[in-house]
Amino acid sequence: MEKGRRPNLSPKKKMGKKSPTDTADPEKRQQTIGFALHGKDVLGAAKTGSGKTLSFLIPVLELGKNHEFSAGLIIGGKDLKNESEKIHRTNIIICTPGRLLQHMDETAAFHASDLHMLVLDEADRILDMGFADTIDAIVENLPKTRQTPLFSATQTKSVKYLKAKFSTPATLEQNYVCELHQKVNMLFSFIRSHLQKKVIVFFACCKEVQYLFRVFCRLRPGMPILALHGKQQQMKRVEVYNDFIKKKNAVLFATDIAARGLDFPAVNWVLQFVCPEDANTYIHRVGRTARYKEGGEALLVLLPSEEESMLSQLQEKKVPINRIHSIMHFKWTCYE
Ligand SMILES: Nc1ncnc2c1ncn2[C@@H]1O[C@H](COP(=O)(O)OP(=O)(O)OP(=O)(O)O)[C@@H](O)[C@H]1O
Repeated sequence: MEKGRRPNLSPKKKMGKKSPTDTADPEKRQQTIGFALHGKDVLGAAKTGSGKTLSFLIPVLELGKNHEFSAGLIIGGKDLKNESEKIHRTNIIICTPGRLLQHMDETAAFHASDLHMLVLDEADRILDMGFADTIDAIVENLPKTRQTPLFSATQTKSVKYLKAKFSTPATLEQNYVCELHQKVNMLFSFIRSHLQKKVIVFFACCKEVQYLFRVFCRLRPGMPILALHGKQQQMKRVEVYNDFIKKKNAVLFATDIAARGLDFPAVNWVLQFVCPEDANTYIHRVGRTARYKEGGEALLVLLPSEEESMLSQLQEKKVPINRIHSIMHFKWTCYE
């Protein structure tokens, strides 16, 4: 955490100089909130589901309460034109990196001179996307009095000081299986044997989600199936999200749009039907379960050709994962 007076934030060059705050620790979280309330820039990083949202929400609410500021949520899937008309008048912006960058590129009116607070959730994505220099340039042009809390669940070069023993919650049981054939059959039998559970299944792309959603609805596995992907409008996504959290038992087929930042309470299982892009994506996907001290289980399905590379990446990130040699280990009922 930078203790100086509102330093210019430069994700690539400056943030790593001092140890960022591990917001998983309640004491540290209190400290984070305290620093943010005093107008300091904060870089917070903690495991998925540990409660980072509160760390930036309290300072935002305090700032909004004491000054009649306007606040805006800038996220993908919403009407870009409508956002563009309002963004230059917004004093507090809470955003995801992708959408912020889109406004920087496409919204001529985005001058940010009235900006008092910029909250960037999932900050590590900025660096992943290779936009550190762009963000540097923008931050340098923001009003000097602005404040910028950044929060992330994965450790990048800029948050390498975090000394977590593992990068996933201790209450999460993680396994993987290598399966080349019969993947769809395996998924069907998995669902059939977890009818009393809440499950999220991650797929590679929108088309795969749409296709398998239609197939599985026809197969009628015996529990509600929902689908969440980037081809849906924001309103539809919110509807699916609310529907899923209301249901006691259900399976949600999703793309990585559901992998980060979304808080789905009481999810028992995360099944990755396809190998994630990298270890960070893996960590965010499994982070949809075992949230805030609850338990959860994760199963990753790999192709034999993916095993070596994925495992070494997970090992590097200190993800404790075991191989299951046979899916029968889970005593699933096979419906073939
Ligand atoms: N002090 C607390 N006591 C009980 N529950 C809490 C507390 N703080 C946060 N939670 C709950 O924990 C869950 C996870 O919190 P939150 O969504 O802020 O996590 P996060 O760290 O932002 O996760 P992610 O990295 O996945 O975005 C939420 O349901 C939240 O209500």
